[in-house]
Amino acid sequence: MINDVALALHGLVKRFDTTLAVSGVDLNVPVGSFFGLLGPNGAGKTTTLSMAVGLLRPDAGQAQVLGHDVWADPVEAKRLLGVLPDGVRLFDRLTGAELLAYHGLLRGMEPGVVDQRATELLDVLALGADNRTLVVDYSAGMKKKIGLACALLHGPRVLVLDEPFEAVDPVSAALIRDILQRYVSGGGTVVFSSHVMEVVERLCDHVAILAAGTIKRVGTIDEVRGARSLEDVFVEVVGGRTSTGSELAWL
Ligand SMILES: Nc1ncnc2c1ncn2[C@@H]1O[C@H](COP(=O)(O)OP(=O)(O)OP(=O)(O)O)[C@@H](O)[C@H]1O
Repeated sequence: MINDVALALHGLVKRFDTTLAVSGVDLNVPVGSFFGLLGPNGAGKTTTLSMAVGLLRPDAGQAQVLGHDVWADPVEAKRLLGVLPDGVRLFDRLTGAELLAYHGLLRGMEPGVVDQRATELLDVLALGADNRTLVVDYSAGMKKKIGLACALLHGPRVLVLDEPFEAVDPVSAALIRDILQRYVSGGGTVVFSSHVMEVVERLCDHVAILAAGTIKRVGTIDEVRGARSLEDVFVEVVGGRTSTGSELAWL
């Protein structure tokens, strides 16, 4: 049933010159799931998520959000989606409150609603509703948090977050975890990428392991890890360490 699937990816392919970054990714993210996309550096996580949300056009394949194709029906798909992209520049010569106002108005929201939600988000994320600092002068972790606030502002049904916990301090990470858990208990769906097993193991009910541009394992956390730790499965799937211990002897 299509409506049981929040994010459906079919045969996504992306090549950059000679690099095949993503080579045929199929993924169904169930509605209401907390879904972790794990993979080593360069596995193709950002490329996959960028294609999934309509930021990067795939060479082949489709992406649908609650049954709406992100390329054929972008307005409806993007109305349902909240996205925290990785490495995409924010309009950072604005304060946090101004950036949120800009996002809300671009989405056609009522100014009063934007104001009220922006104040609440800035407070909850400890960014300070009255803070006059420009986003360009934010720390890396604060930039993640304002990016997350922008993704949440319009009350999306599906959240796609690229490395949401990267550069975020432990207190803020706990805060973000709480917000996301509350969002999922309310019926939302979260898909996020990470390298960090503990975060995925703690939060997610579903996981996929991506390596060399393809999905190597996918399922519920219990299905994927079986009787082992997620880290053991990850290391086995990704290829593990090849160091003999004799390298860097000069160090
Ligand atoms: N714009 C680009 N031009 C050329 N190659 C690219 C581009 N974007 C990604 N790649 C290549 O595609 C592959 C997948 O990159 P991607 O950023 O999707 O991986 P990732 O899993 O998100 O990695 P990380 O965990 O390090 O962020 C890598 O080999 C990368 O060098």
